[in-house]
Amino acid sequence: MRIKTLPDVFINALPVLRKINEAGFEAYFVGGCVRDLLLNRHIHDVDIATSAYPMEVKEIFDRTIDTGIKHGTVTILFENNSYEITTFRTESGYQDFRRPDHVTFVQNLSEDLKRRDFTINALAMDVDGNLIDHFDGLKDLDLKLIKAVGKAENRFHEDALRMMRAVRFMSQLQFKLEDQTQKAIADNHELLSKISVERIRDEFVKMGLGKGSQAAFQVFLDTKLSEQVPCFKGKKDALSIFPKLNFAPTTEANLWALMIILLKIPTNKIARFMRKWKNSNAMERQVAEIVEFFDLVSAQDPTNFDLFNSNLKTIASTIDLAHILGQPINGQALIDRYEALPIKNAQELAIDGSFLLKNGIPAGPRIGEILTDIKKAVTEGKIDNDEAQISQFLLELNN
Ligand SMILES: Nc1ccn([C@@H]2O[C@H](COP(=O)(O)OP(=O)(O)OP(=O)(O)O)[C@@H](O)[C@H]2O)c(=O)n1
Repeated sequence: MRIKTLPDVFINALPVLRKINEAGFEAYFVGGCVRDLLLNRHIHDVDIATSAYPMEVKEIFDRTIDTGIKHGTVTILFENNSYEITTFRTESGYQDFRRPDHVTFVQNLSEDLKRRDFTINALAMDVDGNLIDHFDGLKDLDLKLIKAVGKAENRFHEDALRMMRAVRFMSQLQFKLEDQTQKAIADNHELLSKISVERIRDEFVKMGLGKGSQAAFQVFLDTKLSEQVPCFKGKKDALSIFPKLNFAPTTEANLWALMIILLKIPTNKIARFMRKWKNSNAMERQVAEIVEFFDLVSAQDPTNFDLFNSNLKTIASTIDLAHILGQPINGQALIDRYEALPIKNAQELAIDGSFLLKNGIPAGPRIGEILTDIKKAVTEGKIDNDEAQISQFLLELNN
């Protein structure tokens, strides 16, 4: 099969392939970019595989970066773009289930494609748009199937992260998992414990946010991959709600908040949960805020002061979560009320701490308490946000 019209991201890279060809070597587009081209998905970058050794690639191009010479990868800079060019290779060893002990360069594209994870990721395309499909990747694209190249168990022994990649691709592409591949994941799920939490987390988030997240999450539970990730062990029942939900979360923070709500993690354990998953401090704070506001809104109608203490992003997340969990809240009313607040943060208050000091309040914790009372009175509409009314409020407070 030959692709006649290529998107710009490929066209821009064609001179790179030609240069390698002219130097007497083979060069192909490989992996995810060919898959995404055939699926009409957005392509962020193209990967190139070649029969040239890294040193030979460096001789062909003027500007190069030694990205991973040992593993065969050289980055080249060409007309304002950068490309990763990797020598055809096979890998062997994998004592640790994640990194090959040896990389062996091979002269043959077919050998290179053989060590790739899934048939749909083992496609290549030459400079003329001809597709190279040694493992029926095109058929599986048609069947919407994630299927390991060769014996699935071997692929997962080489890199256990591929088991998470399988459910991630299921979700992102809305594909099914081929039976033998699923069985191999179920049989080998324990190998996932060899993989760093950060790498598992990145795949988990992509799975949770993909269009087919519900079906993928079900397989994530059924194969027991979920037993090998932080804080999910023994929690299949609580997590089984996710595949039954009618909607999926729309942001990473909402995904984590949803997990915390489903797992009924108490407020004082949220930080621990987020850290076990190696999330950033910023993500941890954002998620804690969302869960706290969601709990509040689930229990009662928030006051204007509650809305003031929150922010639009958190309110939007709470509305998303309520929608996902089928909780009836009037989201638009909450947003309207937030938009109508006379002040949205402390800086917008007509006075500050120094005003209170000038008005005879001694320095100390009382300043903060009075400021809170003033913000409450302003946001709840008891007084206007101006100095005169705040001064009057202060007088009444002190009597
Ligand atoms: N554990 C892995 C990771 C990658 N690959 C191969 O390397 C290619 C590029 O990998 P990567 O950039 O991580 O993923 P993509 O498949 O390109 O998908 P995405 O860009 O959506 O992450 C894959 O298509 C696949 O052929 C693999 O066999 N095993």
